[in-house]
Amino acid sequence: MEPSPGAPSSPLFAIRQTPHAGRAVFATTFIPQGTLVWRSDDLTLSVLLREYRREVCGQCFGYDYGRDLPIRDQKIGFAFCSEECQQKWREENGQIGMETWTAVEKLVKGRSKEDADMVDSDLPRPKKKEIEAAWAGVAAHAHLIRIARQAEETGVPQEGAIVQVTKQHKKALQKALLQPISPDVMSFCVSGILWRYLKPQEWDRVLALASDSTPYHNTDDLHAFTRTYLHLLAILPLPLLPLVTPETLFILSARDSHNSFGIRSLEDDGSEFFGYGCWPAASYFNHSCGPNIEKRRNGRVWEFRAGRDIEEGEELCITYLSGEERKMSRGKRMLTLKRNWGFDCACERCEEA
Ligand SMILES: C[S@@+](CC[C@H](N)C(=O)[O-])C[C@H]1O[C@@H](n2cnc3c(N)ncnc32)[C@H](O)[C@@H]1O
Repeated sequence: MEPSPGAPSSPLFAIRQTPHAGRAVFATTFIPQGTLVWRSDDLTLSVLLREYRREVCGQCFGYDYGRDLPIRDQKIGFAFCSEECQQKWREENGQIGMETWTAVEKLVKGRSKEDADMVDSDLPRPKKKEIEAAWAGVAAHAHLIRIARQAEETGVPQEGAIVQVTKQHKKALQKALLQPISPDVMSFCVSGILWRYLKPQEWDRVLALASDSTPYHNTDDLHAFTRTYLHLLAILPLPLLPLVTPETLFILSARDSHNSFGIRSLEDDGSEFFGYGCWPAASYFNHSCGPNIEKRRNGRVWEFRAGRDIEEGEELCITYLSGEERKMSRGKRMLTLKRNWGFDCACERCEEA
């Protein structure tokens, strides 16, 4: 099999296609218990939920049992556990990142927020047609905002003076800003767009991931994304605008959906859910309800260790279930995996039951 861009590679394992569960990781040698099998330090986009922004470090995701962190950067809306982390964040995000998060913070601050709680919902997921219609429904509005913004750069809109910026364009921009804001959806989109801008050569790693064609949880979620699209067209720095497209935003959701890892507290069995992120190389491990690989986050890096001795040829699996979910009956585990990850679990433990 041709290696996918961003896939993990090691003398200990190989990636192979399976009949029913896409690609998977297989041991190419005996792996003793405790072996560090893989380290993923390839974080692409990440979201720290707004409610945790004062308590969780924007760089290393460090957490001190809910205490406010010592350094708060009000302008960009992140807090840091040390000057070193703050400095690293600045280096990684650059001037464009500072400007971007400052623009987001300015918009979000003091406005009523619309993000729904991250609860499991039984509402139907929008199908492809509904998704296409929702994006098509904001295209004309988006076009007007884009023209209004492009005029900022040169004083005249793109393509010379063919299109005059009128009140209609300016009104479209103002109207977008008045729409309800979904700060966590916005963080997700901004983080992905910035990353694509800063690391264009790594976009293929995201494209290579398994894709979910219906990634929105429900209709409200879908509309939060289309509204956010208009917000971002209205506020992001001009160099980012070519990347603010339905295509980029949809690809980010479609790849995030079945691949992102939760960023949870490291203590107390991960009971606090701070947000989530996408580490492409970590997304090739399939799930098992009786996993042989244990994963642990260490700052911004995921480490994968053999939880027991593993024979050559065995599939290396992690679990996608949280601490509590692992203890559930087979039926409940199956339902949870179907709802959150979209697959019928075919792992050994489920097949044997
Ligand atoms: C993070 S990806 C894992 C890598 C994926 N197989 C691929 O080809 O990119 C998660 C997806 O893999 C598949 N998968 C993972 N574990 C599975 C299992 N135990 N049974 C069936 N499908 C599984 C599902 O399609 C799931 O949404």
